[in-house]
Amino acid sequence: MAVYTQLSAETLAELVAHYDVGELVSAKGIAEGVSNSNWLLETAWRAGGRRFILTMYERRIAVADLPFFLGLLDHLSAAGLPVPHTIHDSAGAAWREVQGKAVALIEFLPGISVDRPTPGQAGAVGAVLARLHMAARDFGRTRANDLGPDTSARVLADCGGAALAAIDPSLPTMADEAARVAGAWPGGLPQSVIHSDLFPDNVLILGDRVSGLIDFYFACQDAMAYDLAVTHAAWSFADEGRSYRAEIGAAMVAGYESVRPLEPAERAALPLLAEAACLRFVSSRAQDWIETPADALVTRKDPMDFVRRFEAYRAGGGEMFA
Ligand SMILES: Nc1ncnc2c1ncn2[C@@H]1O[C@H](COP(=O)(O)OP(=O)(O)O)[C@@H](O)[C@H]1O
Ligand SMILES: N[C@@H](CCOP(=O)(O)O)C(=O)O
Repeated sequence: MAVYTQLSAETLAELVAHYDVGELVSAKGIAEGVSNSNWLLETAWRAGGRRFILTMYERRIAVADLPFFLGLLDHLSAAGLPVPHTIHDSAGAAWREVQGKAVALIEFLPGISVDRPTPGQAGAVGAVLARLHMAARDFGRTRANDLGPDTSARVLADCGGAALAAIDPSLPTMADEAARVAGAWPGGLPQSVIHSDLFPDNVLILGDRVSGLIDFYFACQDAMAYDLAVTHAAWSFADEGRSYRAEIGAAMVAGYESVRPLEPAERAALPLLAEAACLRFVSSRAQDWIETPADALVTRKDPMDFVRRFEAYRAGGGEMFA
């Protein structure tokens, strides 16, 4: 679960009073997610109610990056993407401080996160990802990717072979693979601001329609094809990375290209970018696994899910994107 900080009803009501959204009626901690604390808030508004998401930034997010993250939500929402816009307080601020931590109120979007996507849903996700890339090109702010291939290699090396082997005996070899992939990283691919973590739990869907894209807190400037590779790796496998769902991968790439056709260099790079994408999640999951106490109130994610995906891309190469 992900509510790391307890906020009393009084604290929440006092916070909400700084926004022109009506009085707080209810607040529920949201179990999903691992990085931040999230609450679903309901306020009294005219004859009905309104729902919002309150996020408290807890881990891996620098407050100095909030203008980028929250500004990006507003930019994409204004461009017509299904992205929650931020609610500013009565003084115009996009975030406030509560108990020494930054919090923001954002629009609640409907929809559910799917566990086993259909090709129609994968195609819709590919298309909306391409729209995101196009719309983000004139965002006007930038943020470097601090979780790129060099970081994956460094994080795995820092974990150390013994700690990695304690998770799984095959995990230490990933440090060498990450160094190889970092060394082969292709320069010059077209860039935009990318989401870089568009997993099924960060997409809200109604039928075959994407109703929400959330959790932009890893967004950064990087190759658009890398973002497609991340999304491909996150969506196109079942059984904890053991089986590749070719129809999902194909529908996603086709959906993406229905909006933004890939350049030949991007298409050629996809297998390596997908390996890099897998190693990015192997490294952060391994680091979390080692650093998170076993009794913490958060479910650790298994790095091996992405080792298996990595091996599939390594063995399959371009065929995975045929
Ligand atoms: N704008 C939103 N509309 C609806 N639900 C949301 C919204 N933002 C977050 N959520 C819910 O909160 C959960 C956790 O949010 P997320 O941003 O993914 O947290 P974390 O950064 O901790 O992973 C999501 O899985 C979703 O259920
Ligand atoms: N998608 C990442 C975890 C990032 O956490 P999030 O809850 O902020 O999406 C993974 O699966 O390892």
